[in-house]
This record gives sequence, structure tokens and C-alpha cells, in this order.
Amino acid sequence: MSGHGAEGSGWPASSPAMSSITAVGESYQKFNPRAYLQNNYMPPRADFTSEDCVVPWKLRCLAEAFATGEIHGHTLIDIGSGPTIYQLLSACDHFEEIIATDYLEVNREVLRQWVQDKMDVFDWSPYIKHVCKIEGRGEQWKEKEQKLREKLRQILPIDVHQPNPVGSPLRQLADAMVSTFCLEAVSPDRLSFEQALQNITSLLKPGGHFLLIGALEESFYLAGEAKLSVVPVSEADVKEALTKSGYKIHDFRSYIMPPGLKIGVDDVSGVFFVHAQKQPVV
Ligand SMILES: Nc1ncnc2c1ncn2[C@@H]1O[C@@H](CSCCNC[C@@H]2Cc3ccc([N+](=O)[O-])cc3CN2)[C@@H](O)[C@H]1O
Repeated sequence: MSGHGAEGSGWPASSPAMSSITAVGESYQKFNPRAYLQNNYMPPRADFTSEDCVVPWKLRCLAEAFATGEIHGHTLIDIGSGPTIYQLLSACDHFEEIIATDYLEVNREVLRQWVQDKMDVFDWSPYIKHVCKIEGRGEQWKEKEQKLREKLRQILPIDVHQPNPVGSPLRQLADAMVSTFCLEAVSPDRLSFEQALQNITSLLKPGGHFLLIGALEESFYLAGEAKLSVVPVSEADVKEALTKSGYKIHDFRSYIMPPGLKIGVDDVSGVFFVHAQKQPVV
């Protein structure tokens, strides 16, 4: 399931909104996971010698959110996982099952290869070692790696522009949800960003916690031959969208991209991190 079929999307088949969502889907056909990983998850953006670097900042936000002990349960779902697993490293101690999702089969296959410990996969060990260090529990990195591989039990197709993003309602709503750099990168405009957030919120149980990381004021990014459009969002835009989708915001942090990390692979101004909670409908 990866089409942007008009069926069920809530948009009229021939509407401008539907045609621009379809165009986004077509633009992703050239997405190159290896190039994307090289651009964003290798030095200089992945420099573990400095807490001021963007990747350690993201890992610390996630580790501190889970260290509160507030975020736990049976199932966590990751929306638009892409070819990355770093966003799940601090989560894996707090859930029985983790579901990863992505729109592209190439990304789902990259994740499967990692879970199966195949050869020639991206080396996440610097990330796992760093997370074990900042969590400060003396966990061996190979243990955390194995634990995540055991818990990452489903890798599903997803389309956040569909009311049922994973095709059919989950057997049980997720206890928590994570999403990193997805919604703004797959939405042609603010309205579809807000609608996509509304759609994925249907996968989260009332009272469930949501950790959202994304790009601030980004308009494009590169992934090999693909140049993908991004809807520029501000802190206020993100807060407004979350409030409209019925979330209470517990924590909102922003990272300003330093000049040395503006390396031409995108025009991102900064990164936001949000810890929000879906409010029960009264
Ligand atoms: N309709 C859809 N539904 C769900 N997922 C979909 C859909 N279409 C595409 N996808 C899926 O969503 C995509 C997720 S990757 C999106 C990349 N976002 C931009 C990029 C990320 C990034 C990373 C790190 C840093 N940094 O400073 O550290 C900065 C930046 C800023 N640039 C991709 O996996 C695609 O396959």
C-alpha cells in the first residue's frame, strides 16, 4: 500500500490538494536511502564529540523524554521511519513491541536488513554507544542493539495522507507514537500537514504520548537524485497543528542549525522536538 489513490483520502480525486499529494508521492520514487543517510546521519551532522551537534541533541531529547518514566506501554509506532532506527533507541526499554512504518519499500527493506543483521547495512553502533552513555545505566551497546532488533516486530507500509494511514485500523491503538522529519517533508502545504497529523493521531490511544521531531523552515532536501519539497513550518505552526489535533504539549524545544551544519543537503533552519499527549475526548 503506497499509492496516493484518491480513494478514501478525504480529498476529491481531481482536487488541487489531491494532485499535489500525488505529486509528492511521485517525487519520492527517486529517494535514495544511502544518500539520505550519508547527508544526515554521518559527520558533520553526526558528530558525537560535541553535545552541541544536531544528532546528539536529538538523541538527548528522546532519552530525556523516556527517562521521565511517563512514556511506556505495550506498543509504540514510528511514523515515516525512513531508513533510520536511531529514533527508537531510547524507546526500546519501555515497550514490548515496536512498529516501524514507511511509504517506500526501499526504506522498509533497509530496516528489515538491519533487523536481520545482514551485511552492508548502515553502522548505527556510534548512535547505540552514545545513547547507552547518555542514558547512564551502563547498558552494553550490543545488548541495546539486540533488544531493539527483538522488539522491532512489524515494518509496515504507511501513507499519512490516508485517514487509515496503515491501510486498516491497528488491531489495538498504539500506546505511544514517534515521528521524525516526516510530516513536513511529505505535505505540500500547511493544511495537508495538519490533516496528516490528524490522520496519524487516529493510530494513538487517548492519553497516549507522542514524540515529534521535525525541520523548522525547511523548503527542500536532497536524497541522491531526488530533490524533495518540504512545507516550511515554524514553532507556532507546529504548536497550532498539535493543539488542533487534540494534544497537550508537555515539552517543546528548538535547535538552531549552526552554519557549519548547513551543508547544502537542505535549507533547514533548525530542528524542533515536542513531547505531546493525546487528550481524551470528553
Ligand atoms: N505519504 C507518506 N506517508 C508516510 N511517509 C511518507 C510519505 N511519503 C514519503 N514518506 C516517507 O517519509 C520520508 C521520511 S524522511 C524525511 C526527511 N525530512 C527532511 C530531512 C531530514 C533531516 C534529518 C536530519 C536533520 N538534521 O539536521 O539532523 C535535518 C533534516 C532535514 N531534512 C521518507 O522516509 C519517505 O519514504
